[in-house]
Amino acid sequence: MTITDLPTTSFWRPGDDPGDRQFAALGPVVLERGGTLPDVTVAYETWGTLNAARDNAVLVEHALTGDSHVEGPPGAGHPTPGWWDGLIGPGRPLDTDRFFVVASNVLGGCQGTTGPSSDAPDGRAWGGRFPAVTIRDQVAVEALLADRLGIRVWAAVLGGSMGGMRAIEWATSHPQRVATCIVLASTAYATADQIAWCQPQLLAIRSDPAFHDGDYYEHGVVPSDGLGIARRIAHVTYRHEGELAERFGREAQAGEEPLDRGGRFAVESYLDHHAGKLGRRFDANSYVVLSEAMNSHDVGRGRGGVAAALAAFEGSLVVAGVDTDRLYPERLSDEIAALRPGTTLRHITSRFGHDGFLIEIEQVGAVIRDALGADRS
Ligand SMILES: CC(=O)SCCNC(=O)CCNC(=O)[C@H](O)C(C)(C)COP(=O)(O)OP(=O)(O)OC[C@H]1O[C@@H](n2cnc3c(N)ncnc32)[C@H](O)[C@@H]1OP(=O)(O)O
Ligand SMILES: N[C@@H](CCO)C(=O)O
Repeated sequence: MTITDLPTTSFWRPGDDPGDRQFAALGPVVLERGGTLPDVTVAYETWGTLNAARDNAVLVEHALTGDSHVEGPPGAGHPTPGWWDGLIGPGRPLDTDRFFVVASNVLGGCQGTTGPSSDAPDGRAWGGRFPAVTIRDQVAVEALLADRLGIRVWAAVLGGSMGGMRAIEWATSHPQRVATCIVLASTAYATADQIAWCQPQLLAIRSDPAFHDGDYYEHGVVPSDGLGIARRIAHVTYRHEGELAERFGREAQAGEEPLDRGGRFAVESYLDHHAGKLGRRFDANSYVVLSEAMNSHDVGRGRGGVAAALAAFEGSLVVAGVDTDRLYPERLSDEIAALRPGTTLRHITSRFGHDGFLIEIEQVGAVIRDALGADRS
């Protein structure tokens, strides 16, 4: 196995250029699994204008390694371009002539919101002491942010993958506060398969000698080998077998030694590339905390099951799976639709698998446009 030589991770830290981020200090948050985070800060970005009635706000929820930068170029404070570039703006599916769009970095993340790399009250980074958080905790924090912004009801809450988990949790735990909920390439609960794929990823991170039980910040070396292995495993699950066969086949990586002299398969080089990219922009502790939050996800847990949990939601629910998604197969979207009468079921066609929800912008845009309907103002 080739482990690339990864440079030090450069996730966002207070004092760095905030870019387009704003910050809300939301105070203490009591967590579902016990304990309290004494001082939660949320980083968020907005597009458009909140109207006088405060009823035109849309919340966009990012996936595992996303952040608040949904739309816009890379640059000050942002290591990547917007992860859904093309969806927000005048005349676009999230039309800023109509909507006030909000996106926040999730609780436990590493792009400005309180997470393991944030300082604990003793002035040291939380590191391995950061408490377990659940998708429900993350949504509870987003509800505090909505309160702070004066948004009582979201015109829409939408997201894909882990973002879809938070979107459907919003409809479940705050049914009166969501008019339209759009859940893309996601699920009402983490499946055995998703939890299973997660396990070797977290073992890889925790087995990295640089991990130090999560207290690595002060050592000056981050567990990027472990994080890189986790990303390689995950990335394969995000793509489709047919796509990989078509793109890479059994080819050797161009410009390298032949395979029989130590060269890499092109597909290995591709995975190494994605491992290196994530290692440069993401915190391994956040990867662990957020993965475990995803494993906690089950909107029906303690609420009498999924159907009972969703029964109080009277808004519009739209679910869309990607036809080639092997990690969040379409049957999970079908299941939500079967359990919640009145759900609109859409399909996204893609050769890319799960990542289709990030790549098939036109189809995602059409789902959003249809869900949000025409401007009736
Ligand atoms: C929802 C969120 O918030 S997640 C935040 C954004 N998501 C991510 O960053 C996740 C990681 N990335 C991805 O999952 C995908 O790249 C996506 C979904 C963003 C885009 O997918 P695609 O457009 O199909 O890109 P693809 O997976 O082919 O990757 C392209 C990269 O691989 C590189 N690449 C392609 N083939 C090879 C190869 N043989 N060897 C090395 N690198 C390769 C390309 O040069 C390109 O590099 P760059 O991204 O640094 O420019
Ligand atoms: N590529 C996505 C996949 C998870 O849905 C991410 O990194 O967040």
